[in-house]
Amino acid sequence: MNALSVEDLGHSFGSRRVLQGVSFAVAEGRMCILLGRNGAGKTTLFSLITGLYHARVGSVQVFGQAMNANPSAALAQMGVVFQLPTLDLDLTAGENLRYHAALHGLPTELSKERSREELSRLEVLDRIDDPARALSGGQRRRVEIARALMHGPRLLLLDEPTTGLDVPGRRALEQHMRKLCRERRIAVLWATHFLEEVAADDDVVVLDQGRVCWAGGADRIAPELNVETIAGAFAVLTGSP
Ligand SMILES: Nc1ncnc2c1ncn2[C@@H]1O[C@H](COP(=O)(O)OP(=O)(O)OP(=O)(O)O)[C@@H](O)[C@H]1O
Repeated sequence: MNALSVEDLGHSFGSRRVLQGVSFAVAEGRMCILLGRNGAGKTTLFSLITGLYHARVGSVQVFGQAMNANPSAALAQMGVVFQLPTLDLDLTAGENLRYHAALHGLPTELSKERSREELSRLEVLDRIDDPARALSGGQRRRVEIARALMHGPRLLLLDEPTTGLDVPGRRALEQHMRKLCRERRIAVLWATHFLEEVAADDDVVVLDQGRVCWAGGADRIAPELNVETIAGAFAVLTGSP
C-alpha cells in the first residue's frame, strides 16, 4: 500500500499558479527525495499534504485516508518536520516531546517512555532535560524529528531538514532517516535542493516550476536522461546550468 498518494494536485496564490497537475506516490517504508530548486513549490506542496492549505484541486491520501474527507485519520499517520524550527526554546527537549504527545492524546506514562525511546534512537537522550535553546542546530533538528515520531506515524515529511547544518550534521541526519525506513518501515518524504542528499536506492520526485518533471528510482534518473550523474539529470530536467 502507498503511504502517500498525491493526485493531480494544484494550487494558486491569487492569479499565480504555483502547483499544477502534481501526481506521485511514496511507498510504505521508502525514502523519497522531493528535489526542486528554490521556489519550485516544495513548501506549498507540503502545506497541501499536511492540510495546512485546503486542496481545492486534486487529492491527497495517506494510507488510503483522504486528507480532505478525513483529515484526522490522515494526520494520525503522519509526522511533520517543517522547514522553520518550531521547538519551544524555553521547554526542555523532553517537555517539547511530551507536549506534542499530549496533543495527540497519548497517556502520560506512554509519553514519558516514548520520549526516552525516540530521543535515544536519535542519539540525543543525554539532552532530554536541557532547554531546547541550549542545543545545537543539529541536536534541535533531531529533537524535532523525535517529536514528529511520538504518536507513531508511518509517514514522515521533512521540509529541507538539513538547512543550516554542517556537512557531518547533514550526513548524520540522512543516515538516521534511512535507518527509520529500513528498520521501522516508515515512509519518508524529504524535500531538498541538495542533490548530494540523494542515495542510489532512494526514490526521487523532481519538481520544477510547480510540476513533476520526473519520478522514479534514483538509480534510473541519470541513465534515462543519458547523463552521468544525478546533478547532470537535474540540470537537464530543470534547465539549470
Ligand atoms: N503565501 C504565499 N503567497 C504568495 N506566493 C507564495 C506564497 N508562498 C509561496 N509563494 C510562491 O509560490 C512559489 C513556490 O514557493 P515554495 O515556498 O512552495 O517553493 P519551495 O520549493 O519550497 O522553495 P524554497 O526551496 O526556496 O523553500 C514561489 O514562487 C513563491 O514565491
